[in-house]
This record gives sequence, structure tokens and C-alpha cells, in this order.
Amino acid sequence: MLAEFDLIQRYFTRAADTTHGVALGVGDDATLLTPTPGQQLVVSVDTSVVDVHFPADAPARAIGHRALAVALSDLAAMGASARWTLMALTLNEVGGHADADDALIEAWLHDYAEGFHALCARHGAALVGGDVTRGALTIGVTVMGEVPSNDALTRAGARPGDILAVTGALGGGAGGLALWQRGERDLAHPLLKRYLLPEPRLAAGRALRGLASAALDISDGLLADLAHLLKASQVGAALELDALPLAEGLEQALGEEAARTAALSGGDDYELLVALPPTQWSTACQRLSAQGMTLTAIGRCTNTLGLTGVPAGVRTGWQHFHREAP
Ligand SMILES: Nc1ncnc2c1ncn2[C@@H]1O[C@H](COP(=O)(O)OP(=O)(O)OP(=O)(O)O)[C@@H](O)[C@H]1O
Ligand SMILES: Cc1ncc(C[n+]2csc(CCOP(=O)(O)O)c2C)c(N)n1
Ligand SMILES: [Mg+2]
Repeated sequence: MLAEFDLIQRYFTRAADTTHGVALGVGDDATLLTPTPGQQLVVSVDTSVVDVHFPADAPARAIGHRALAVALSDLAAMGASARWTLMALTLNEVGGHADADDALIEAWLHDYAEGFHALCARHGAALVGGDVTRGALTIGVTVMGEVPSNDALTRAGARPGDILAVTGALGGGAGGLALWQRGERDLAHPLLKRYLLPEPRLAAGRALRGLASAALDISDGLLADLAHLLKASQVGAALELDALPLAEGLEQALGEEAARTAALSGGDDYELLVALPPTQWSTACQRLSAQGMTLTAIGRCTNTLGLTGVPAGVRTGWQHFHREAP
């Protein structure tokens, strides 16, 4: 296998773009970045672990894309633009093969890097550093973005009467995982795409700046993530289950009840959940539709704490340390 530094040089070093605020990129002990005056730096980190977040035999290109996408989704939730990323790659065996030979590993790294770099390019992010170590396949991605000072969307700020809405459709992440587990391997399948190639909603998050009173991204499941928004905003909510926008093909694949459970608590959707004062609703819909995105109202914020409109006993979402994974 390639030596560590050759590997970094070959797959993870792209010419530093000095116009991109990178004073010093990959190759030194640390990177030097120049934030834009008047902007706040928005920083988040996410870890993707084999067989926890993605299957070992997922295509390498999708693994690279997904690891970055789930991290960028947190910048989207803040209304930020992406600028820089650091990627820590731990790798041992690839593609589920403990005995992978050099050619297989190099093909895997090539595709993995392509998936990562292509998504970077689409969102204007530069890979400015990282780390490579040996161990079970794990990817830690730090993302850094910018937002005009004091304009960031946060989980706090929703008020009673605000409309709760989601971008896109829900349940596709869990639906795609279920299909993968049944042996479906066509990445063009809309549900597999939602699971393995999620699209971080950065443009939507920016478009909702100045309109939304609160926002976050749905990673663990709508109910679990909604609970975070309600707690931070100190409001309750009434959900309209029939209004949930279900991912394309979800009901056909899972049946009606499992489709609804996937949308409520499956997680892995990486859509934005926002609260909006009713006066901002039509502007928000127009801005998103100009991007080819949808915004669907799924309920209202209330001044009585707690959640209504959800059947009792429905689990809320993914928890890593739950005794049995939901
Ligand atoms: N080990 C840690 N040390 C310090 N803060 C942490 C640690 N783990 C999580 N946090 C912080 O806790 C908060 C909630 O984290 P959480 O991971 O649930 O949010 P998230 O990143 O939006 O979710 P997801 O990981 O599903 O994308 C974040 O502000 C995060 O930075
Ligand atoms: C192979 C495989 N099995 C299960 C899942 C489901 N899953 C894992 S972590 C998570 C929440 C978000 O993660 P985090 O909170 O760490 O950001 C979800 C919904 C998956 N994606 N892949
Ligand atoms: Mg988040």
C-alpha cells in the first residue's frame, strides 16, 4: 500500500486556492485560513463509522460523499456558506475485504476521494487538512463556514404560532437503508440515493436566513430533532401526521405504516426542520421554489410545552447507546 504521505499527496492534496481564504493549505503542521471580515465562523464536526453510519460494502464514492454531506448539513442548518473542511480518515480494510490488495485499496481511495472532492467543489469548500491513520474505517469531517455576523439560524427562537416546516421529503434515509439491507444495490434508486448520497441543504438554509425563527437538520429522526428545537425555543408543538412529505417510493417500498415511522423517526434524512412566523411563509416558499426545493408545513408551535398529534409509543429517533438500535 502507498506510504501515508504519498497517499495524502495523491488523493487529498489539491492546489490551494488563495482566493478562497487559504493562506496555507495541506502539507504543513496546520492550515492557515483567513475568514472574511464581518462574517462569523461556523464550525462543526461529524464522525461516520463503518457499519454504524454506512455499510462496509457501500461504493467508495458514496462513502466519501456521505461523510462530507452529513457534516455540511449542520452548516446548512445554521444558514451558513461552506468554506473549508478537514478530513480525518482511519482505514484498515476496504469494501469489506480484510485482504484487500494494493490495487483494490488504491481504486477505493480514488473513488472515495472523488466523492469527497466533487461535493466540496459543488459547495465551494476547500479540503485544507486532515489526518490518515489505521483502524476500522472511520471518517471524521470538520466543516467550517461563514455567516454574516448575527444572522445565523439556531435551534432557539421559535415562537408559539410559528409554522413548523421541512424541506424536501422524509423517510428516504431509513427507506434506503432498509432497501440496502434487502440487497438493493442500484444507487440510482431514489431511496438509496437519499440514504447514501444525501444532499446538504446549504442553499435552502441561506435562503431561510432572516425568515426562519429557528432551524436544525434532521439527522437522528424528525421527532428526536424536533424535540431539540422545542427545548431550545421553550415552546411545544402540534404535528399534523397526514401532512408529512414522504420520500419518493417510500410507501411502495415499506408499506404505509413503516413509511410513516421512517419519516417520523428513521433519521438520515438531512433535510432542514424550520419554524417560521406565518407572515414569512409565502416568501420562504417562493425562495425555496426558486431553487427547485419544496417547503412543507407539518404543524405549528404552541405555548403549551410538549408534542401533540403523534401516536403514543412511537420511538423518536436514533440513539447510539440505546440497548437495541431503533
Ligand atoms: N464530545 C463532545 N464534546 C463537546 N461537545 C459535544 C460533543 N459531542 C457533541 N457535542 C455537542 O453537542 C451538541 C449536540 O450534538 P449532536 O451531535 O447531537 O448535534 P448534531 O451535530 O446536529 O447531530 P448529528 O451528530 O446527528 O449531526 C452540539 O453542539 C455538539 O457540538
Ligand atoms: C449501516 C447503518 N445502520 C444504521 C444507520 C442509521 N443511523 C446510524 S447513525 C444515525 C443518526 C445520525 O448519526 P449521528 O447522530 O452520529 O450524526 C442513523 C439514523 C445507518 N445510517 N447506517
Ligand atoms: Mg445537526
